[in-house]
Amino acid sequence: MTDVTTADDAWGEDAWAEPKATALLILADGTTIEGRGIGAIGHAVGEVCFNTAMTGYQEILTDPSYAGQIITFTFPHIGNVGTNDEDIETVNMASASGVRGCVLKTDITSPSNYRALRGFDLWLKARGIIGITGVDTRALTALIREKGMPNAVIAHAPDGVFDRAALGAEASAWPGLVGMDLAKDVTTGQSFRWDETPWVWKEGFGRQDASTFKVVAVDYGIKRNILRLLTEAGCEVTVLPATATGEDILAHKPDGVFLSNGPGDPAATGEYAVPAIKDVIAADVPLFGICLGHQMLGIALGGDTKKMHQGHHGANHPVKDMTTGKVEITSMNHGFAVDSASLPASVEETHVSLFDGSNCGLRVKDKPIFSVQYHPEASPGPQDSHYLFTRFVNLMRARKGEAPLPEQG
Ligand SMILES: NC(=O)CC[C@H](N)C(=O)O
Repeated sequence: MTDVTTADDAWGEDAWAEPKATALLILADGTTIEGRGIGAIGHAVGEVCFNTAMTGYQEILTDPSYAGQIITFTFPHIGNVGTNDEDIETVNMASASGVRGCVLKTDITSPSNYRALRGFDLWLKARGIIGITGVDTRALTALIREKGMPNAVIAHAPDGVFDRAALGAEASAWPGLVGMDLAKDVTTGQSFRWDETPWVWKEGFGRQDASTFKVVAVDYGIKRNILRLLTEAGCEVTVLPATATGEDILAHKPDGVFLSNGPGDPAATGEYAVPAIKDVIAADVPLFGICLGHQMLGIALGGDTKKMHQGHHGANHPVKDMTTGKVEITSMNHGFAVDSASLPASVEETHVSLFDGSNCGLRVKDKPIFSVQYHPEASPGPQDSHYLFTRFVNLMRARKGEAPLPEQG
């Protein structure tokens, strides 16, 4: 006789069985990765990219630009500071979160942060985001670097019962992001005014009390912090839906127009956005674009965009300012890029990625028009990139004969 407790006594009859996978990531080529499910229950399809940021998972997972994508975080400890109600980038609360799912290395620990209101798992559930933990995210990232961003299904079933063949078929049948317009799914349903200013330690967000320039921001999937920085820079911001025509935009008699970031293929979204952007260019109104807005501005100016191999997603991307020779460390989230060779002679390439030489910024010679591929509102050294908002304001000041403000950074 032995006094060792049997498996049945302690844990039930399955005690010695292999732990059952409660989540799967099935790539379009059939590769199946098993793990533990967190967040929403069900399955979703999208393109898998990797994000190298070490902080800001809440902002990343609420960035509407991630619609149609599943994010693999290369940083292993995601969820450990919980979630709050402030670090949210989605403006349109009616649309589902852009991102389709997240892939993590380690299990979520209990939230450890004074700002945390709820745990990451519950937050993911509430936003309908499916997650899988216990994945060798280094291996998955290496695979993406080698083969490009795969389409995949992410699935979570607490009982571990999956129809693997059906999920695999869905992953391989998904057409992919090329040709996909997703801005219409995440954009605001109606126009609205924005007057919130950036978050300040111990005070929270503020309200704008005075503004100098009327700006129309076209929402292709805009982020709150972009709007806050426009407000802080003195813009009276009116947000319009992605489908706004040139006439809709110009009816506001704006001093400047901002073209936002957003999900999907710029060429597909550009089918309706580019004619509007061309109207704004023709009206000679100062223009500033970020990311998807930058890409569609590139198309409106006569250039082309192309799909990238692995894209740029993270908070540590070196970008060279070709005018000053300075390198900025930037936040990035894009899988398409402007093809610099396609830009006409009237357009100058102002910024270039030091990772792969891809285009990261442009300006039109002798016109108040510029845009960047990266996210200055989310870049790690804020002062390094916020000067772009001052640059936009300076274009509008020049129109009124006012001297330019000093650009920081
Ligand atoms: N953040 C963005 O605006 C992304 C733009 C575009 N959807 C891309 O993937 O390149």
